[in-house]
Order: sequence, then structure tokens, then C-alpha cells
Amino acid sequence: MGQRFSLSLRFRFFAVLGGVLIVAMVALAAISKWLIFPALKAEERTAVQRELDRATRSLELNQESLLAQAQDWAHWDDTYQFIEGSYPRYAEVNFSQQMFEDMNYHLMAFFTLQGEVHFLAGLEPTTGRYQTCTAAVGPCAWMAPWVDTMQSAIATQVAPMAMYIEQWPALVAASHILHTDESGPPNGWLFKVRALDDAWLERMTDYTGLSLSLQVEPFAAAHSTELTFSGDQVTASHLFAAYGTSEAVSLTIELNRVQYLANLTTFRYLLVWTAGLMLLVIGLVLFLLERMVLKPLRQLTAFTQFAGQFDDSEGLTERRDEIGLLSRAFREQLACQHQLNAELLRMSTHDALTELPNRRLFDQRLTAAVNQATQEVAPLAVMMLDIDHFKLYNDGYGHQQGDECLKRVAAALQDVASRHGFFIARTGGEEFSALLPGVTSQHAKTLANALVDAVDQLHLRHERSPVCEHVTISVGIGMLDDSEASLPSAIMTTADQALYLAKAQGRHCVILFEPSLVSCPISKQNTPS
Ligand SMILES: Nc1nc2c(ncn2[C@@H]2O[C@H](COP(=O)(O)OP(=O)(O)OP(=O)(O)O)[C@@H](O)[C@H]2O)c(=O)[nH]1
Repeated sequence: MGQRFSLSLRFRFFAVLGGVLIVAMVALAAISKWLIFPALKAEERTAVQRELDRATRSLELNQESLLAQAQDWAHWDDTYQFIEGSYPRYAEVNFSQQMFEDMNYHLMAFFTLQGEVHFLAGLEPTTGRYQTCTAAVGPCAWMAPWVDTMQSAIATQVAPMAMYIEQWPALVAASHILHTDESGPPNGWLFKVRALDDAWLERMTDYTGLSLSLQVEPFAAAHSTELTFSGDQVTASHLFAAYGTSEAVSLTIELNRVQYLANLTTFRYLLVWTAGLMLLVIGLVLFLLERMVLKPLRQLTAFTQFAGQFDDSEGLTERRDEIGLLSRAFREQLACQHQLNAELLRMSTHDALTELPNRRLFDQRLTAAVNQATQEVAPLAVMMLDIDHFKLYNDGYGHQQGDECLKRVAAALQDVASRHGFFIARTGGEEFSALLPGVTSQHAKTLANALVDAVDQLHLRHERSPVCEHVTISVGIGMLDDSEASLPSAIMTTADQALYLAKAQGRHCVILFEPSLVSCPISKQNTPS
């Protein structure tokens, strides 16, 4: 049973389907892992990089704006005169705490072309108080590190825009001092410093809408941009190299990963739904397959296996699909086979010329009848009939006419047998045998004479017959009681002997076997040929 199932179409289909399902699931997992998830991550990286670029660009714009303001101040006749010493009230007129706070300056430094300090003004970082000096000493001592860096820049190379790190990180813009029409010669340097402090960060946060922070850390050009993902947060930072130091300012933005996590959730939902839908569809297909194909196929298989007892209670042959077609074809084939079998059976048990049962069937019936008669201790008669001088008939009228004669005689004999309910067969060329269970010898004689009469009644001309001018038959009767052994062959022998005597006694007669008759003399003329 197990082996039959493992070879069945159903098993193979389920096995293949299971395999396909597993491959599909693995493919789905692989696509998710190596295509979808990386694509989602790449999209998130791009979005984060875009935000970082926006923050970086804001800082650079701020720096450019500081440079523009520095140049605006430096290219001005008043400033030119101030550095020449011909405008002593310059600072008093132009500088104030309010101006520094409004413009967001922390330090303005004026230098001669040789780098000597001319004037310093700024907001002291711890107290926020406005101070002016001509040297970075006393209340302006906090400016000293800045002044040193600026002086070393003047001595080497001044960067118009730069990031400085002293007490705190700051944007620095520097410009030559020129006339208002930007004519020279240059008369000194102006440096403006804007601290990147909490207030600046607050303003940038308002401006960009991003959560920003700044840290000072060692500069590593190879990693100037860095993205770090953790949980539902992502941080991205960009390093700005500081002037004259190996340190850098890292501008960092912090973003939540709402979009990415939402995309991820949506994709996972899609994945689960796709897998679920796939299973549902496969389940449905299997259900329909079972109902529409596999079950009818099983019924058809049962039908073909037990075709002999098939009853179409499932209505297979009524179906209008391929199963119905197959069932009808099979049913027709089966009917044809039954017909052929019946024909074969008939051919094997009946004589083709006369259509009477043949010797094979007669022998089967005889054996059964002898057994039954022996068991029931009932009488049983058998007859052997033979057409008289049939050779002469053939010689006179031809073999074909002989066949016709045989058919007419057989039909007449069968007619009598049917009427009296006994069995008759053609057991030889022109020889017939009859089987009469439960018939006594007297009754058998009567029936034998009826057979002789029936043939006489045909009036088939037989001019060459020395017996009669028409076809006649002789009959020998044997009784089971008279046979030496209760065997089919024994009773037939008695009938045969009786027939022999009938022929010997002139033919066209009926002889009932009696043991005493066996020793009777027989005339030469009537000896059977
Ligand atoms: N036409 C035809 N003749 C057959 C058939 N079967 C046997 N015969 C012929 O029947 C004849 C039987 O001849 P015999 O056995 O000599 O017997 P008989 O001529 O009938 O003589 P008795 O039996 O002694 O009266 C033979 O000539 C066979 O050829 C058959 O199917 N058709």
C-alpha cells in the first residue's frame, strides 16, 4: 500500500509541489536578504547622506557669509584710515556689544601688514562682556591664543575662510584691508571670528530643522564622512579640518529611522502576506485538484481495476470532461471485450456449421449429468445418432450440398430436443449425441423415434441410399444402468454399440443397448461402412 502510494501520481505531484514550495520560500528569503534589505539600506544611506550634505552646506554658507562681512568691513576707507591711525574714533563709532551680539561675532582682530596687533575687540566667552584692547593682555588675555594663530597665518599663508580651534571651535574669515573701491596697497589684515557655540547650534537647528552637534576630535581625512546606525537612530558626521592643528571639528546630525523602519515593516508585511497568499492559493489549487482530477482519477483506476463488477454509481460516464471521455471509451471497450469473450466462448463450445453445441460442451454436460445421476440414483439416457450413408450423399450431391443437409438435419434434431427439453450436440462429422437426464429407456426410445421421424419429415432426397429414397438417421441408445462402470465413457460406449447394431440391422432404426445384443450375428450387407 505504502509503495503503491509512493509510486502514485498524487504522491509524485505532492512531492514535486513540496519541492517547488521550498525552493520558492528559499528564493523569497534570498531575494529579501540580498536584494530587498540591501536596497532599503542603500536608500536610507542616501537619505541620511542628503541630510548631512544639507547641514554641511549650511555651515559652509555661514562661513561664506562671514567672509563677505569681513571683506565688507576690510574694503572700506574708514577701516583703511583706522589702520593708518588717522581715524581714532573708528572703534567707538562702529563697534559695540550690541553690534557683536547682533552680528554674532566673538572677536574682530586688526593687524598691520607685518602681523602686529593694531586693535582687538570681542565678547569675553565666560562673562559675555564686550572688551577692546590694543594687545592680548589684561582683560583681553583670553584673545591671546587666537591672536597667535592669526599671526602665524599672516606669517605663512592666510586662509580667507578657515576653521580655528582654540578654547572653542570657530569660523574665521580674513581679508586684506583696502580702500572702499578695493584699491591698494593693502594696509593690514582684518580677522572676524564666529564661535560655533550652543547659540550658533541653536540657530542652525532652527534654520535646517536638523538635530546638530559639534565635537572636536582628531582629523582623519579617510573618514571625513561617517554614518552610524543603531536601533531606531542614525548618526552621520562630517569632519572639517582646523587651521594649524591636527584636530578637526565634527559636525554630527542625528536622525530617527522612521522612514526606513516603516519601509521595513511594510516590506515584512508584504512578505508575510505574499507567503500566506501563496500557501492559500496552493491549498486551493490542491483542493480543486483533489476534487476535480485526483478523486475522479482514483475512481477511474478502481473502475479499470474491477471492471468486471463496475457500477457507475459515481456517474463517471456522465461527466463532460476528459474523465468522462475516458470512462465512456473504457466502458465501450469493456462491452466490446465482453462481446468478444461471449463470441469466443460460443465458438469454443458450439459447432460453426450447424450452430449446435459441440463435443467439448457435450462432454462437460455428460460428466456433470453422470455425476448427478449417480448421486441421485436417477436414470440417465444418452443417444448417438448418425446419418445413414452420408458418404454416398456427399458423393452424389457434392460436399456443399452435404453441408446444407447437415444443417437441415441439425435444425430438425434441435427442434425436437428443445420441445422435449433435452440436450443435443454435433459430436462428429455426420454424428450427433443427445443427453437425457431422468429419462427411462422406454421414454428414450420414444424420443429417439421422434428424432428419426423429424429427419424423415424433412424429405431430403437421397437417391443413392440403399435404405430409403430420402435422408434417414440411425439411433443407438445407452442407459447409465447398463454401462459396466458409471463413467461418461462407459455410457457412451453402450450408445455407440447400440448405434453400431442399428447400422448393422439395416439403418433407419432405433436400437436400445442391451448386453445380450452385443453377441447377435450381423448380416454382411448392413455392416456399417
Ligand atoms: N458434407 C460434409 N460431409 C461430411 C462432414 N463431416 C463428415 N462428412 C462426411 O460424412 C461421411 C461419413 O461417411 P462414413 O463414416 O463412411 O459413413 P456413411 O457414409 O454415413 O455410412 P454409414 O454411417 O455406415 O451409414 C464421410 O464421407 C465424410 O466426408 C461435413 O461436415 N460435411
